Amino acid sequence: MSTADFTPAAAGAAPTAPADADAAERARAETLRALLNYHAWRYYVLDDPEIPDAEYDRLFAELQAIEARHPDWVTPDSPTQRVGGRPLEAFATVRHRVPMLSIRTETDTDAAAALAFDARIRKELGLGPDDPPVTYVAEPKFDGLAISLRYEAGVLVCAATRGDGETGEDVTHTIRTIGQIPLRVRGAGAAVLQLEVRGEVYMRRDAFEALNARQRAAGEKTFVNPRNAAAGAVRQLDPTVAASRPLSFFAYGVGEVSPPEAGGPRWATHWEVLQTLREWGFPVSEWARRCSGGQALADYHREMGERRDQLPYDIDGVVYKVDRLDWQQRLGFVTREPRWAIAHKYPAQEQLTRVLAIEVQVGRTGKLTPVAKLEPVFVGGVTVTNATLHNADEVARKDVRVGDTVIVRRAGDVIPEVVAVAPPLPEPRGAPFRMPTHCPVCGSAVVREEGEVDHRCTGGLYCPAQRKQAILHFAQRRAMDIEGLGEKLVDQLVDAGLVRTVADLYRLGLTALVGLDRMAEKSASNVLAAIEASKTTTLARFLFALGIRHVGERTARDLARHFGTLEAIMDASVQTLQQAPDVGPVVARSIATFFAQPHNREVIEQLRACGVHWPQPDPEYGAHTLRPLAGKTFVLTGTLPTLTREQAQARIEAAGGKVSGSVSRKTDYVVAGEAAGSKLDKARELGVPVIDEAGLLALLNAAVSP
Ligand SMILES: NC(=O)c1ccc[n+]([C@@H]2O[C@H](COP(=O)([O-])OP(=O)(O)OC[C@H]3O[C@@H](n4cnc5c(N)ncnc54)[C@H](O)[C@@H]3O)[C@@H](O)[C@H]2O)c1
Ligand SMILES: [Zn+2]
Repeated sequence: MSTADFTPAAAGAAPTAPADADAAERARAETLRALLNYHAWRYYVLDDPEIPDAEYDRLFAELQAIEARHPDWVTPDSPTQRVGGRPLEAFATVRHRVPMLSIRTETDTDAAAALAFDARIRKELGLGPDDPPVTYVAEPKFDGLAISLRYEAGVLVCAATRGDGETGEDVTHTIRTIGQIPLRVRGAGAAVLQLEVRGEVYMRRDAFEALNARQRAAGEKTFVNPRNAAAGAVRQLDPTVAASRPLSFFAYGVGEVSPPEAGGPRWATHWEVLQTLREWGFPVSEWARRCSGGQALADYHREMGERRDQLPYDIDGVVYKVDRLDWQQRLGFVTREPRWAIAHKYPAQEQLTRVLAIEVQVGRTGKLTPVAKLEPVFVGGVTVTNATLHNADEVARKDVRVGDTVIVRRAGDVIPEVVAVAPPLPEPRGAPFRMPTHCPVCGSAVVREEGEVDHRCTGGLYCPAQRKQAILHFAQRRAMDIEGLGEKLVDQLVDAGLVRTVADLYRLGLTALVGLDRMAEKSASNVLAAIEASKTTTLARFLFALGIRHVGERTARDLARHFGTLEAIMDASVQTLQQAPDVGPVVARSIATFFAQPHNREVIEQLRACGVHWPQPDPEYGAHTLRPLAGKTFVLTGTLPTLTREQAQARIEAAGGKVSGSVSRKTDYVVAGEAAGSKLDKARELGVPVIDEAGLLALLNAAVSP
């Protein structure tokens, strides 16, 4: 999609008569300045951009092109003449003793840009064809925010954002929370009286994903990308917020530094600067390289491009810098950028595109994920047509609708994501998204449990989307215990269409198995024997094997003991199910919903028809009424008035309970005596019931008189 589709100005621009062309172009330049200033404000001041960088860069390039044709039109407030944004008033300001500039950006991602840069540098330095190649330092261009760290006599005294390049914001309080930034310079660096270190604060991709997952779980707004999350964290007035968002740092240069006469270092090249910074305890990228000539820069650009997805942080390009500092000085600066450096970009990781539809995918565990079907868009180096919307709440929060223009992000190996709707909104808008009430794959009921963000399909035994997972769970040792039926074989069986539900396992024959790739007759008959043997099982194992959500091994055993037969469980109401030990409303509802799905019942019937059986009623049926503490976990703390610790433990265990050494949410009771310690505090904190010896004895006595 082109800029013209997106910018509000597009409607009024582009008259056709050539006489008007100049006026129209002038008007366009003005519109672009207004737009760019608006977006720069959202980006630099609010840390909340509305459009992807690539879109901003396109607008910027368009303005630059017009200004290049008409240099007399350039205004001092043009975004092409300025760096960054004005500092926020909430912060104290810091005047940079050496300005913090931008870097000229080469958006053309092919190798020619590196060669052209080298050619320009050679020309500007007056080098001829016979002069040796120029040495450069090539570095990743970290996608974070620039920070200047000021050290006096080796101690961090001030940290500032770039701001407008001349004046930045004092963010010392948040920068101090970043563990990678030394509060004191190491070694010889400590002797340098004045030292300004320039570098990039960024958020690693995994930290960013974790932060957004936390935000989503808490029902809060997610961040568009790691850069914005990092910038937002640094520009917080409250340092605890920054501390809760793990940030990292790379040093890539220096500002004001004491001269050698005043104890400062004697540097001849940028490479030496980086090595020294590393020795002084600053994190310096391991990917910085010394390159000789333009071709080496082009090679570096390609190699880092191949590595980009594997790096744990976002880079949006690489930076080439002339290595010799005296040459850097000779080359000097233009308005907002040094002449001796250039940023050579990579394909953007965020782009605009349109939502064609919102579909719902069912994962292998039954989780429903809304997925946006997109107008194909090239983002992060690949063409993307699908992007996740995570869950229903997330769609509602971002208010993504069919027909909207959205920002799509694809970075690293993370699946592409719709991060935000981009203005302007279409008129009229599509209908708000609604999660389906039935699984789009198998038609079973869809539920969303209390306190959960995800919707799930309840047709676990039958749903084609959950097949492989269901079979693997069914076959595992603690369930039906079918040896040899591992992931590979399950993949093969399902992919070959031999097994659709777990019941099909009992219909497999030797010929079918031997027909599979790399399946010898011997192992085939072993698997068949294991399947045959699994037919004789217990109700508890069978229940667990069904893969009902929240029904683990222990709950399955409790259910078997309490109800005795499968029929009794299948027909029990949500109310009745809760009479079993440890079955609360959530578990009960999950069980009842599972058995209410006709497809699940069909599969169970087929399993029994194939000969899967167990003793009826369960041999332990009713046992728990004699052992009233069955399934209960106790923690003992302090000294009890009459029972010793060992006695108390023995009596609890005799009644079927368990004694554990530490308090958790799973603890049912804490028995507290004299001088109870931290376990008691923990119990109160978690809301675990606390009883004394008398209370324990009352529970134990219930054992004799059920
Ligand atoms: N989406 C929006 O609305 C919006 C608005 C304004 C700006 N932007 C984006 O901001 C960027 C332009 O901003 P800019 O002028 O700050 O330039 P820039 O961020 O592209 O380049 C300069 C910066 O690069 C950083 N950098 C990273 N690694 C470096 C290294 N190894 N050596 C030196 N510097 C390194 C420094 O922080 C430096 O300040 C563009 O990507 C633009 O798309 C986006
Ligand atoms: Zn389903």
